[in-house]
Formats: sequence, C-alpha cells, structure tokens
Amino acid sequence: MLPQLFLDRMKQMLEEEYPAFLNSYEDARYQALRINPSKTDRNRFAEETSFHLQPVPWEANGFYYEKEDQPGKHPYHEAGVYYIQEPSAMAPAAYLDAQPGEKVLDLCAAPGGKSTQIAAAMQGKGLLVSNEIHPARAKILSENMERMGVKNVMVTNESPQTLAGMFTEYFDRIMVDAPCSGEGMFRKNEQACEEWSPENVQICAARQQEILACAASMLRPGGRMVYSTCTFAPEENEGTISRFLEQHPQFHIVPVKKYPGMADGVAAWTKHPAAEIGDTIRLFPHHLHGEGHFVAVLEKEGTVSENYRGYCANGEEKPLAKGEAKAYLAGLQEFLGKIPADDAGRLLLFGEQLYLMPEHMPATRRLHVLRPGLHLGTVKKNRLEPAHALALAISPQEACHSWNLSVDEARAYLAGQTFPAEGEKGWYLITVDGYSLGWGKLAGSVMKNHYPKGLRKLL
Ligand SMILES: C[S@@+](CC[C@H](N)C(=O)[O-])C[C@H]1O[C@@H](n2cnc3c(N)ncnc32)[C@H](O)[C@@H]1O
Repeated sequence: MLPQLFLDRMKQMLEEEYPAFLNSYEDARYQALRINPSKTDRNRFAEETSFHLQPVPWEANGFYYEKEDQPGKHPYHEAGVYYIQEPSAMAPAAYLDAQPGEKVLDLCAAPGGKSTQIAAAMQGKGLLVSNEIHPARAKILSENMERMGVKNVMVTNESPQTLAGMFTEYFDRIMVDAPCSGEGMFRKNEQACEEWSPENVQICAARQQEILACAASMLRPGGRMVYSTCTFAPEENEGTISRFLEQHPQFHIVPVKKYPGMADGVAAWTKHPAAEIGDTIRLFPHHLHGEGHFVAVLEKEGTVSENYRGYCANGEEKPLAKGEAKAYLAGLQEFLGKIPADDAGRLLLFGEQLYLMPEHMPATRRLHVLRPGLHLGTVKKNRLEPAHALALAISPQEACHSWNLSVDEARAYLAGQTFPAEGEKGWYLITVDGYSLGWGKLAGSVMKNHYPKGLRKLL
C-alpha cells in the first residue's frame, strides 16, 4: 500500500500527469542487465544469447530482458558476464563518464551497481575507490566487484567524513548515489514503502547535505560529480542540489543530453531553486521504461596541470621490493602465464594475501580496506594458492591451463561437484563457454573443485 501522504504530495506535484503516474504502478516493472565489456562484446552477446534483449537508451551496455529469461539463474551471472541492474539506475554512472586512467570515488557504493559500471568505463586503468559505510553491505560490494572481475578497485568501509579527512581535491570524478527515502523503488521494494515518512524525507535531505559537502572537498578543480537518488521527494532532489550550490558557489550544474522520456528538474518544487535546476534530470516511470530516479551532473570550477596529483594524507602504498616480489612472481607462474612488467612492480602483501594494487593506490593504514586491488592469491606453506578474484579477472589465454564446461556442466561445478579430467596436473581455470568461473585442481584424473564454498549454489 502506497502511503497516503506520499500520494497526496505526488498529486500536488504532477497535477494532470498524476493519473498516468498512478497507473504506472499497475504495469509490470522493467528489468535490465548491463553487459560487462571486460568479459564480452555487447553486440556479439546480444546476437548470440537466447535472452530477449532490447537496448537501454542511456547506457550502451544496458539491455532490458524479459521475465522468462531469468539471467540471475544462468552460470554467466556467476561468471560476471553481466550485472542485473534496474534500468533507470544505469543513468547516473553513464553521466559520470569516467575515463581510463582517472582517479574515481564512488562514495555510497553498495551493492555495486554504479561501481561496476564505472569500472567498465575505466577499462582496468586508473584508480577506483568504492566505498560503503555499512560493513555488511561493504562485503557484498566487494564480492560484486570480484564477480565482475574488476582489477583496479580499492574497496573501503568508511564514512564520508573519514575519507574527506584523508583526501583533499584528490579525485577526478565522484559518484554520490545518496541514501534516500527510496520512493522510486516502492514498486520493487516494499520495505522502502513501509519505512517512508515525511520526517524520514527530512532526515535523508540533511544527511545528503553532509555527504555532498564531504564529496565536494575531495573533488579536484575542474572535476565532475554526479548526485543521484531513487526518490521523487523534491527536498532530496532539487532541494538538496539548490542548497548545496548555495553553500558551494564553486560548483555549477552541467547541462547534459537528456534521452527521450527524461524530464527536467522542476524549480517550482523547491523554495529557493538554483538558477539552472531545470538542467537536472527526473526519471518517471510513466514517461520511460524504468523506475523513479533523479540525477544532477555537477562540475567544480578550475583547471589543473597535467601532472596534478591531489592530496592524500596517507601518501601512496609501497609495493613489495623487487627482491621480495621475485618469489611471489615465481609462485604466480604456476597458474598465470606471463605477468606484465608494469604489474610485477605493484605487488602488495596484506597478511598472507597477495594483491596487485591499482596504479598510485593510497596507503591503506588508518583505513578499513576490504580489497586493496586485485586479489592474486593466498600464501600457504611457502606456496601460492590462486585467488577466486584472479580467476574472474583473467581470460583462459592468460592462465597456464584452462578447462571449458558446457552450461549444464557449469551448473554442477557451481554446486561444488568434482569431475573427471585428463591432463597435466595442477591448477586449471574453469570456464563456461569460454567465460572464467573459478579454479579447479587436477590430480589423478579428477578435477577437484575450488569454487569458494561460500559462493556455491544450485542454479
Ligand atoms: C542508494 S544506495 C547505493 C547504491 C549503489 N550506488 C549501487 O548502485 O548499487 C546508498 C548507500 O548509501 C549508504 N549510506 C547510508 N548512510 C550513509 C551515510 N551517512 N554516508 C554514506 N553512505 C551512506 C547505504 O548503506 C547504501 O548502501
């Protein structure tokens, strides 16, 4: 049941459009997935798959699918070939327009829809800091980054305030997908509906102001910040952005291309609207194929020189010294083919865990870091055991040995089964139709299953 006070306010806001808005709650919701370009080519995938895909206009890798397709139950999902994401929720990261080689922060990142989308745009180059304040959600975020095979991400579990104390004018781009009252997700998420109240809208708006102030100080001059919510409440959208611009005059709203069905932010819905508030974007379910969302693209005045670095109180993390790294590089060669020279100089030992750091990764001390780059392996009795994350980040050509499975065989592998196999003994990258899934270890004609126990499932 939709809250009456919410409906009253929507009626006041939408006037003659209100019946169409209300009717949209009768329709089935649109479902979509985003193809992972580090694993497959979107055009080839769209042609070859049995899923019924139709493009999402605002995200090149985004496709609507039909209910019967059930992409979440296919082994390709576990292989990170795609990420299931609400179509409107693909708009903010598309507008962030992150580039390979940049330093990007996703401040409110769990479960990782926007972070995995930003990572795709960065093509493994540069530094992505994906942060989530809630520990349990940060863990899910970290697992999703792993599944999508992201190499250049540092996953942190911090408050925006702690990060703002560490980084000053450091990031080229920042995504603020703020916690909000979730009105746009009422159809998807009944809990959001039950927790809604006018008081909570006010609480969310105040929190958004604090988060945005932290983000503002971490963005470099000339940098881009995207603010988004999944609520219709003007206080949290036009209101939050207008107040932010009043307090941060060095920022302005960037006018961006709007796709058919996207509407303008509305000045009349807030008391002291910023001059260009109409350049923000409203997504309504009665105008386009997706749920309710709001997006504002902001830029900070100024320019920086080419070798600009920004300030990080921690400085850069130091990699393992050449001599020490040598033994680990030798260990890696038991399951990885060649290691590029650039990568060999960025190894990091975190307890018994070996990582490949993103370029210029901040030092991890005084930060809660769940993933300082790509997890390569675990040191066990002077040997190196390959990490699950590594399997998902490489192609069969990069592994010493690989073993391909059909979709049905992959289902059995994901459930934890071993299978008969012949070949040289050792570690094998297990793939489904050529897409990496995990590791197996061949000994005595049996491929032992090394798919992580915590992730095993019956699809
Ligand atoms: C809309 S969700 C993020 C969704 C995510 N960007 C995605 O695309 O998958 C907002 C996130 O903000 C987090 N959050 C809650 N309170 C916060 C705060 N005070 N500061 C920063 N983040 C907060 C929530 O835990 C939640 O994960």
